[in-house]
Amino acid sequence: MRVRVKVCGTTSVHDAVLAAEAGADALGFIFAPGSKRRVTPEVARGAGLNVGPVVARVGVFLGQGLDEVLRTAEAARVSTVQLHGPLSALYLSEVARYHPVLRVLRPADLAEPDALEALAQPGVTPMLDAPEPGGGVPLDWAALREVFPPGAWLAGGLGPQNVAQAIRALRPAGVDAVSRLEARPGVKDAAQVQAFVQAAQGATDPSYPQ
Ligand SMILES: O=C(O)c1ccccc1NCC(=O)[C@H](O)[C@H](O)COP(=O)(O)O
Repeated sequence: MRVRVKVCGTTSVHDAVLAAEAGADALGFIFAPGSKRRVTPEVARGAGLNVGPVVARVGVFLGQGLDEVLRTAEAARVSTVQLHGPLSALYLSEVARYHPVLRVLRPADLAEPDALEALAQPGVTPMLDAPEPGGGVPLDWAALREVFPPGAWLAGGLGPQNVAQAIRALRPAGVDAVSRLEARPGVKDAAQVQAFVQAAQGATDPSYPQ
């Protein structure tokens, strides 16, 4: 199956439509406090309504309570929830009762047996990301080669110039990016978004020049 492509930090209908038209499989809407890309549930809902029934809308949360996550996800009409930061297995299983979950892990978390154990439940997909999400910092893909969980997604400093190399190195089920796709924080650069999606999808196409 070809790699899925998520374009994160969507803050407007305009940027949602441009990412969807570029071929993105998923759009990220960030609700995490302190993010320079944070949106309200209403903005996320309005943008999501303009991309049709196929593109996934991913609500991104960091350090927020279970009730806030579920209420925000409902109000924003997201199709998937992305969870950053420390959280209990019970919290994760509760969210997974209502939404598919992208559970973000840092490389260091892969050494924690209980972190991986919490993932072993239906509806939860791991995504490897840098310790500081949204920072544009790539991971050490070579160091991850032996421990990268099957079916996991990959984020962290990905862009048009390096995503094919990252895909070839780790064969993630999906890739995600924001910093290198922006003209400025919270505003996408259409050419970068298009180039990112094409480079990612081309990386798994046998006819794509390797
Ligand atoms: O992007 C943010 O501002 C952000 C803030 C707080 C929590 C998560 C955030 N982004 C989540 C994402 O999924 C990013 O796309 C991912 O961390 C990759 O970011 P980048 O390395 O800048 O491409």
